[in-house]
Amino acid sequence: MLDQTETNLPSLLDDPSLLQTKAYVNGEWITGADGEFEVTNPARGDVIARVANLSRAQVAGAIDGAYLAQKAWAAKTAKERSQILRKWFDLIMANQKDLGTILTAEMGKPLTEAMGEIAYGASFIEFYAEEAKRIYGETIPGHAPDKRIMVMKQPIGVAASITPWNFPNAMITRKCAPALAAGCSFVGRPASETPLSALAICVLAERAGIPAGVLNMVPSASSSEVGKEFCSNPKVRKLTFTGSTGVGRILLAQAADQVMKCSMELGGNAPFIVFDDADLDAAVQGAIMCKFRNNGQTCVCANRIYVQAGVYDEFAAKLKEAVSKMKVGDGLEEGTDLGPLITSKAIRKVQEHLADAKEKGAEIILGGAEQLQGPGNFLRPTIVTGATREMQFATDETFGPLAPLFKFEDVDEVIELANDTIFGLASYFYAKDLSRVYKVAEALEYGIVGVNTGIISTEVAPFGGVKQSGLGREGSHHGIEDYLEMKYVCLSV
Ligand SMILES: NC(=O)c1ccc[n+]([C@@H]2O[C@H](COP(=O)([O-])OP(=O)(O)OC[C@H]3O[C@@H](n4cnc5c(N)ncnc54)[C@H](O)[C@@H]3O)[C@@H](O)[C@H]2O)c1
Ligand SMILES: O=C[C@H](O)CS(=O)(=O)O
Repeated sequence: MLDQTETNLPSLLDDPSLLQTKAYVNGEWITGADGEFEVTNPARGDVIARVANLSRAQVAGAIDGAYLAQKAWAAKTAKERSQILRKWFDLIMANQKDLGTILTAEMGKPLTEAMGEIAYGASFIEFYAEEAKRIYGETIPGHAPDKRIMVMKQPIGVAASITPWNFPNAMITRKCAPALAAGCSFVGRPASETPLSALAICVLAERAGIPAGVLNMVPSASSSEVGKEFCSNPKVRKLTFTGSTGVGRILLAQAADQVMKCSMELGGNAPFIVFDDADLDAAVQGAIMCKFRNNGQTCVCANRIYVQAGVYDEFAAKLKEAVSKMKVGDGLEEGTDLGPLITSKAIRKVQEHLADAKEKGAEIILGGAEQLQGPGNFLRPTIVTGATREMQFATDETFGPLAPLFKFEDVDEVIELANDTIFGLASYFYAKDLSRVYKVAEALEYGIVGVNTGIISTEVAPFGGVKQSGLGREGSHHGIEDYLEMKYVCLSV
């Protein structure tokens, strides 16, 4: 039974000053013109903070300040920007446990996962602190005897960011790190469910010496008003969004008026394929990591698990055995494997997908979608067999602890099934035959393919989707390009 006491978050922190509830704008901590909004702990349902609710006018003010601050920030040498970003990385890692505790309290993921996210998010700052010094231009042989051609790369200007609740630290640093490294300034609007993690890293950014106005965080209860300001304000030259494909479409349409450069990290529906020559034990562990990380609330979670007929029953039995040992509970409690879902709405979506599957013939071999007793948004992990393409989870992202097992006969059939979606973010398969590995990796229509692994997250690789899973890439040396403009200089000599 969960502890019924309320979450006393400041008492859990070594440095309670990291728990900020004001907005960070132009180097000042400000209150919201529209009052405050509540942040709740999804494991206990209690209010853990009341955060500044900024008005659209205040967001416009943050953009004005970012516009003014950007020029001086870009005028610093790459090494100066690099050193400040490195200091920020060091401060984040020195406060990893407190930042993880804040993240677990507002989002629910187990503390071990939250601390892992803090390290993952910080890795982007570490990586782009170095990339700042490697933004190279080029010279091109002239097209006439008196012509010399030079190509230079310059920061695009003010970058505006909107991010989701499921990775409240890393989805922001994956954007602001390359932006600041490139010499841009940044105005971020975190998800209203999880603003505390975003504000906490601003406390550390200030301590690291990031100048006023370069990094701004504008929490608000209303997301659409902030989005409209970001998309219509001519001082914003870059919009970077992570979230659902539906909201991505809205923002792309809104940004069209300004012909704004957009990065979109959107929804997914990842296939996880187990061939009959796979290492089944490795595939089971990979499926657990891929499906149940963050309790299934990641854009790259396995949404459909395809198992070749010859190993289907053995895989299902092994997976059921392993998942049955997973502990559901409060993320702040030792030994928790699966925390709460973010909201009751998220629970209902999982329940709808399960009910639809049962109605169409699926069989539950583990769990079920009844909510656990207690104040939190807790569901048991569930596995179903007999999944078919007619079921809702074959086309829609479940975003929860529901693992549907589909059976397939041959490689051509499973490639067609895997690619039959509007999404194209992550995909995974387990196989040993080298020819099969090459052909399947080439045939999958996804931005990311995990081969014999269920975890692909790293700052050194280009993360992003094709089709309606997004535009652009985050991470790797590619990730900084979206914050740069290329200028061609033609010199007559
Ligand atoms: N591709 C990726 O890297 C990635 C990473 C994490 C999550 N996601 C996707 O995000 C979704 C889950 O997150 P979510 O539920 O927060 O998504 P969401 O799209 O509902 O919300 C994302 C963010 O956009 C804001 N928002 C919502 N409507 C808006 C509007 N009209 N204008 C401006 N902002 C608006 C929200 O408040 C939130 O901050 C899933 O589809 C998941 O796949 C993708
Ligand atoms: O939910 C989406 C995240 O991008 C997942 S990952 O941690 O970056 O793989």
